Amino acid sequence: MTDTILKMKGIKKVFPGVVALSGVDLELEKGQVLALLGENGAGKSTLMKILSGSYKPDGGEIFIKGKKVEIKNVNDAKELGISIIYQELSLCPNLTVAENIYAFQEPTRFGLIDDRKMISMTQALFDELEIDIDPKAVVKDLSISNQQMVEIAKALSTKPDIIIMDEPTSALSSKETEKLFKIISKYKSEGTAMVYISHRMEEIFAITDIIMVLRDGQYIGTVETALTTSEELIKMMVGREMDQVYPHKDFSYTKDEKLFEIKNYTKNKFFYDINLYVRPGEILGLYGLMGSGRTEIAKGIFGILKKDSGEMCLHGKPVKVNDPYSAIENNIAFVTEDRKHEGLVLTAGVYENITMANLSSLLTKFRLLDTQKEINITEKQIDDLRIKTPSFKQTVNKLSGGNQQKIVLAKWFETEPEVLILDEPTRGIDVGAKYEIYKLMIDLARKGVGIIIISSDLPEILNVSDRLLVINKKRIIAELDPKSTTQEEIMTHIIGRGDQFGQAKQSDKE
Ligand SMILES: Nc1ncnc2c1ncn2[C@@H]1O[C@H](COP(=O)(O)OP(=O)(O)OP(=O)(O)O)[C@@H](O)[C@H]1O
Repeated sequence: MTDTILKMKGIKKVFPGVVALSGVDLELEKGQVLALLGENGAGKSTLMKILSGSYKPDGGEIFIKGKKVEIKNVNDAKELGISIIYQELSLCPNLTVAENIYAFQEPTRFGLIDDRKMISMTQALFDELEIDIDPKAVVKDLSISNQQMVEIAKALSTKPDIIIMDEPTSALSSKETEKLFKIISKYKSEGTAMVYISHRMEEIFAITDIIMVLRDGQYIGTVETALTTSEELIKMMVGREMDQVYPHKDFSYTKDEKLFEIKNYTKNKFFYDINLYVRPGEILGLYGLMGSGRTEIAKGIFGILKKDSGEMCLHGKPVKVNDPYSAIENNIAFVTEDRKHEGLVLTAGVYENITMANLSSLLTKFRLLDTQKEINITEKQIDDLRIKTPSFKQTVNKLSGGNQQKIVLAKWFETEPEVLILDEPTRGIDVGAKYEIYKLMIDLARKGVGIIIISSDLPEILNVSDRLLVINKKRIIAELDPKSTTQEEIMTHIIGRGDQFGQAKQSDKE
């Protein structure tokens, strides 16, 4: 007897202009964790949306425990023991945590929702999962990472046989990620099967048993996690040898002067006494855990958060940036972490999104829009960033998550800023495209742009930055040389001895 719990055979899905899946097979055993890997737009989410009843396939068969099933909607999937944790949060913000978890399975008493029972059930579930969140809290008052933990708990509350996780850690801190991994091993040992989608290789190596690779909607192969390497997986994903994950920056910053500087920047409760500078052509890394204040510092620089005190200088001259308009006027660009809400017009086309921040450069001398130029720019960016779209006109909401992110980056790269702040620029982006993004950063640096990159991906920040500042508890706690420091040293600053460090002054000379 086999322990196969799920078999998907020959699954097809076609969207206008795109074959998202062309006959894909997937097999999963009880207690097995399968990683679904592939470049942006490979078809991972579509395959899982079919399994969880959000999309109807155009062909193929699904078997659960050997029995052929038809999954017509989300409820069918639930009844078959399939639960999905979405990439985007799907909670009702105005309801409590307990109401969200048991929204469709509330315990009733005389036909009324039994609040007390719901709360005690939620508390019992949280105790089991070691989650420390108040079941009575209203969801909109929780941090994004706590909302994500509620989302995870909700998916587990039905005691499913199969759990699908689509980029579950993208909004989690490393502490919460660890908690999630503990939850995964607990459920795995109880026989629950899981499909795990992530672009983070280290996570895939840490928690999965087998890895299945998709490319352009096609099944490429399945390998055992313990027997493969990231090189082999990258080759399967991109269809070519990729000898490097990080391109080499073959020059150091162009001039030893300060292009941009903030002195004693403070915004009460958000960040304190921040001193930092960036040179022309320099890539400055800001590393900190979620909640450390790293994003708030970026928002402070860009004028989204108004500082209480402090000074900003460009080319050594004081400038006033009190809002994003004045930041843009001073050639400062900021690619936010929350790209979907702050960076895109989802119902507009790819070309409109890419050129929207730079329309004035597209005007002819008669003040008309130069459409050909607009198309050329868009096609170049589609090529450079390998954006997977059926055409430059496609509305952005029809593209995969990773491809939407590439469009926001393309939009800001086009504005030719002097100072570019990138907050988690490669989150949710596949290895091939990451490489292209690092290369574009280096190209901009070569032109003299000062780049500030915020990332919670330690290998990334160590490999791409010229200089590294560590943020903890809303302050800069250390300045390190990425070439000589280690991941362990950085974490020791944050976890081990962070408190005793206080604010380490940036040395003017390295
Ligand atoms: N609702 C839709 N309408 C039209 N096209 C779609 C729709 N959903 C997905 N697609 C297209 O189908 C293809 C597969 O997308 P999918 O979201 O499954 O990719 P993915 O592998 O999950 O990518 P990512 O890693 O970027 O999330 C992409 O080309 C995408 O643009």
